[in-house]
Amino acid sequence: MTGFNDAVQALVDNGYAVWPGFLTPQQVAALRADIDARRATFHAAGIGRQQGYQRDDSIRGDDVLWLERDDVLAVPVLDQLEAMRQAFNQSLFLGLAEFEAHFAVYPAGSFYKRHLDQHRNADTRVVTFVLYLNDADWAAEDGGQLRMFLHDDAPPLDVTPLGGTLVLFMSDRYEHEVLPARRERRSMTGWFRRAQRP
Ligand SMILES: O=C(O)CCC(=O)C(=O)O
Ligand SMILES: [Fe+2]
Repeated sequence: MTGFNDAVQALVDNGYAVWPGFLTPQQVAALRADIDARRATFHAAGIGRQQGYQRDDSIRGDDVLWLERDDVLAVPVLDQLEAMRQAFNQSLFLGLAEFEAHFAVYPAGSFYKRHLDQHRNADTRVVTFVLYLNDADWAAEDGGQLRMFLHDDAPPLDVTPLGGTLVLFMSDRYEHEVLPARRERRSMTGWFRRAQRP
């Protein structure tokens, strides 16, 4: 995977794309430092929406911080993602109006059970992106792989959360899970969305 065109083509052909080296090691280090500096402001991620929203460690154990436009360190990355949103719209006519993103930290021992990213009755999430912010020496024994259930009759695809790797997939298409991490696991996750229907 070498650039936007390959990522867009992979999304068209397969509904997902894995792009190692999307971020430089310097960008990864800067974002990780930003996470560490703001770690105290993260809160436990929940499941469900609005009244149904609840914390459940048996389903997901990560802590998240939603990003704002003025999160300065994240801006170059958000700009790259914004360019990608425009490329997807031109090639796929997806009508992506905006995106939202949060940092996530999975403490050692935590995981996120198999799920689909679209909330029932709220199908504005179209494309999911996950950007890993771990060290480049993350090993198989460290766990924390993103397991994607691509086809019923094939083994799932496990993606190692190596720093700088970007994963994209159609939010309504692939169930996935985060396997238990044995080290603290950091990432930025987000969704390109279509406009809310009135
Ligand atoms: O961090 C990952 O690999 C995936 C996270 C995820 O599935 C989510 O936040 O919905
Ligand atoms: Fe997910």
